[in-house]
Amino acid sequence: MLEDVKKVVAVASGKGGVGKSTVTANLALAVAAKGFKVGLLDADVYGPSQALMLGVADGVRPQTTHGNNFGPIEAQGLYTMSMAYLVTEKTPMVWRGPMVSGAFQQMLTQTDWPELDYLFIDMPPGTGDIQLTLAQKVQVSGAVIVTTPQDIALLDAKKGIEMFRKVKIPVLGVVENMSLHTCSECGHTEPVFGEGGGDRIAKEYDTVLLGQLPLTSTIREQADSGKPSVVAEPEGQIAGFFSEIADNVIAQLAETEQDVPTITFGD
Ligand SMILES: Nc1ncnc2c1ncn2[C@@H]1O[C@H](COP(=O)(O)OP(=O)(O)OP(=O)(O)O)[C@@H](O)[C@H]1O
Repeated sequence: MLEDVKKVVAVASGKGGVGKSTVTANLALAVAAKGFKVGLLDADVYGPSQALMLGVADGVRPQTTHGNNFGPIEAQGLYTMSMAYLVTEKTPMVWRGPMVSGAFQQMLTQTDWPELDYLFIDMPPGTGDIQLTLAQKVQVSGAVIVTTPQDIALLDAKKGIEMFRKVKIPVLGVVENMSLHTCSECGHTEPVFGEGGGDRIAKEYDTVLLGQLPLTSTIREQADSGKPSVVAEPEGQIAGFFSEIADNVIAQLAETEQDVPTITFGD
């Protein structure tokens, strides 16, 4: 159950399509590769994509346990739960806000999570109901913000940072995705979406740049084939980037923990 989870980490982006789900899957796998027990909750209720990325076959459904609870689905060593396991492709996702928060809350609190070191939550884009539900219902250890260096994505990332601050969830840092593109033909490297954006907002908001990831078709192809880069090529360069990001996230979590004021009693 959720009480058995030591740290809940939200992965969010202001804007859709910046690679948040891809980063969440690889980050969770990179942390698991370090020997931790890791869970992954796909809270992108409207467009759940973790099942596909983790190679969970269509039609896999969670077992019901203890009456009303779901057993998580194990995939690539992670304990996972997703809306994709609970609805069919034909189920229309034309839901109103309260229904979405209800579904999210159920997945979070009614999944029989085993004892986990980390539970990563792939948040839906934006700053809506799910974000609020999360802040109100759970003790969240921190949030990772994913952005591309593009101005418009950065603007939305800032809104995301401000929202987490408002609801008192510590922002652990920023991951800049699709930073550089390396041409597979000539090896020329180019900052397609602009340069230094992630670093700038990290400084502006007094947080850190957790890492940068290149724009490469390998990341997309491996995720689409159900084996994210961290498991497809564990010794590869991309897995190396994710391993560094994982170290930084773990270090930031340890630091925010120290920041929490402790009450001591004298005589
Ligand atoms: N660094 C990268 N290089 C190449 N392709 C990438 C990279 N990161 C993500 N992608 C691809 O971009 C697309 C969008 O990524 P993803 O679904 O992870 O984004 P998202 O922010 O979670 O989107 P949404 O908000 O719509 O769920 C996917 O096809 C993914 O494989």
